[in-house]
Amino acid sequence: MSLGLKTDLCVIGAGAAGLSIAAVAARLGAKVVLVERAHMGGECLNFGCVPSKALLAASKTAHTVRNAHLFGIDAVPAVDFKRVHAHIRSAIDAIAPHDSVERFEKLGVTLIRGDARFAGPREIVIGDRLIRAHRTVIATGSAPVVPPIPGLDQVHYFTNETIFDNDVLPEHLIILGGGPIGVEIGQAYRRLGAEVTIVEREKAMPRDDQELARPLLQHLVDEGAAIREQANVTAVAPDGQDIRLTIEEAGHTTQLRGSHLLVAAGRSPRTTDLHLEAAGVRFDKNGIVVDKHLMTSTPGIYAAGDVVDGPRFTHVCSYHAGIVIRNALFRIPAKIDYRSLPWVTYTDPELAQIGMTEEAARKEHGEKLRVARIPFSASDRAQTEGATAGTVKIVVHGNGHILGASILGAHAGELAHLWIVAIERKLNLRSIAQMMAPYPTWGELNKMAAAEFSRPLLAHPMTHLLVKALSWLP
Ligand SMILES: Cc1cc2nc3c(=O)[nH]c(=O)nc-3n(C[C@H](O)[C@H](O)[C@H](O)COP(=O)(O)OP(=O)(O)OC[C@H]3O[C@@H](n4cnc5c(N)ncnc54)[C@H](O)[C@@H]3O)c2cc1C
Ligand SMILES: NC(=O)c1ccc[n+]([C@@H]2O[C@H](COP(=O)([O-])OP(=O)(O)OC[C@H]3O[C@@H](n4cnc5c(N)ncnc54)[C@H](O)[C@@H]3O)[C@@H](O)[C@H]2O)c1
Repeated sequence: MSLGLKTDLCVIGAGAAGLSIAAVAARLGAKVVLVERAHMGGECLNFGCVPSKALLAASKTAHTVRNAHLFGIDAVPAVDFKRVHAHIRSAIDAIAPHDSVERFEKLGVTLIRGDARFAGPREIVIGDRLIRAHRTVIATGSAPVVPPIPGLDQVHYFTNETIFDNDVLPEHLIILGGGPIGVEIGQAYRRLGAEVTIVEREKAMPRDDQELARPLLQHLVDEGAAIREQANVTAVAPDGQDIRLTIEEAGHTTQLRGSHLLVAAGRSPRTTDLHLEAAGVRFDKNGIVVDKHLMTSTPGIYAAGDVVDGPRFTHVCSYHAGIVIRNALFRIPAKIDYRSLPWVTYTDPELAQIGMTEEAARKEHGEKLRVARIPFSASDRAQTEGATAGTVKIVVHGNGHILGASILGAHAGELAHLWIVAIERKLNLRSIAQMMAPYPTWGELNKMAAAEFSRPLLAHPMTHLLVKALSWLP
């Protein structure tokens, strides 16, 4: 083993979480070692957000062309899947320099390629190198779960780690799992011309507000995708060139044949190769156990990103990075607070959730809730663009605190921003209802939704009486 390299901070994993932490720490003047065994940029850049959003953009274009007749323009899309794949690659290549070895070395980070494992609470081993770190951050991410279904190992299947390398349009793509991966990729492949069946063991999009998730799923069905829920796959087998699934649904057994299979059945944290026991770091099947400061059971060792039990998103990785930096470098006891946690599923229409769903709010606050909804059809902008599908739904505590917003519709992810600030900064509904919103923008929907709460007061007989009384004044 080569002589120990001493460092202020050792970050294991160069994905969204690890890169954010390493970059900020290096800029702040800390001596940083970053260890990565595979791809710089991790999942988001290579097998996650970036390729999936590029794929969705291509599929939205095909859909727009297909529906151009609605705007008085006739056109027929001709999808060249190899070029769709090239577009995905070019999006990755355009962003890659930001996550590259060169950029991080320029920032002053010492990059080590290889598998990191703990040899003690402050010792990390990579091959024959030993790192002695004052502080360590575990940011090793998560891997796709492959369910133990008999026969699955006998067929070729994709996961998110391989599907974006595919440059052939499948005849029939079966997707195991109706979470955000299944639904985003399902809509994209359907719009690009594949037959698509999503097979979900329980209910699809379970974490989202079902009042809005259901119309989204119906939208996919209207576009020709099949979604089978409460469907238990009991066996998988090759069938000539195809793949055959045996499915049990409501006591019936059926067979489903497809040309390709994508497994999108959840994630498992990458904890196994790290020798966490050597450092005394506790973990379970959901991830590394951390406190509110993202500190593990061993002082000085933090964990961030997907490897931690909890929401798994790139923006959560950046948020974790801020918490770790403040705790590990500045000794400021910053704590995790997910009250305004947002997430967006980038289907068309998009589905955004900010803070609590109505169901979660009812569990916590009982019946002391007020809920307002505004349909996208109320927006003049939505009418001009022919994008009237969707709803903005706001959930407020009886005391006026905004608890959550659920948005289904065009640009839902952009509309979400206002509600994140509103929940975080405890803005009141009046400040949103009374803002001067430019006309005609999508953002007016937020103002309209906030104004919905004052409707009963405006329509109240006492208000009418007051207006009458005031009109008698000189
Ligand atoms: C298809 C798909 C679409 C997604 N879309 C979105 C989206 O639109 N928006 C969003 O917010 N999130 C999205 N996500 C989730 C997002 O990709 C993840 O939350 C995020 O990438 C996790 O980052 P991370 O840094 O925690 O882990 P990773 O990016 O997985 O990085 C961990 C790194 O650690 C390395 N590593 C692991 N073990 C070791 C070791 N022992 N030694 C050295 N290196 C090691 C790995 O090689 C990896 O590079 C999507 C995910 C998928 C799969
Ligand atoms: N737009 C986004 O932000 C975005 C997009 C994609 C993924 N992601 C992130 O990536 C993570 C992984 O996404 P995901 O969709 O794989 O996971 P998920 O855990 O959200 O959903 C997996 C789904 O698969 C189902 N499932 C599990 N085993 C099954 C089986 N044997 N047969 C049929 N269905 C089965 C589950 O019931 C669940 O509904 C998510 O946690 C999410 O945070 C985010």
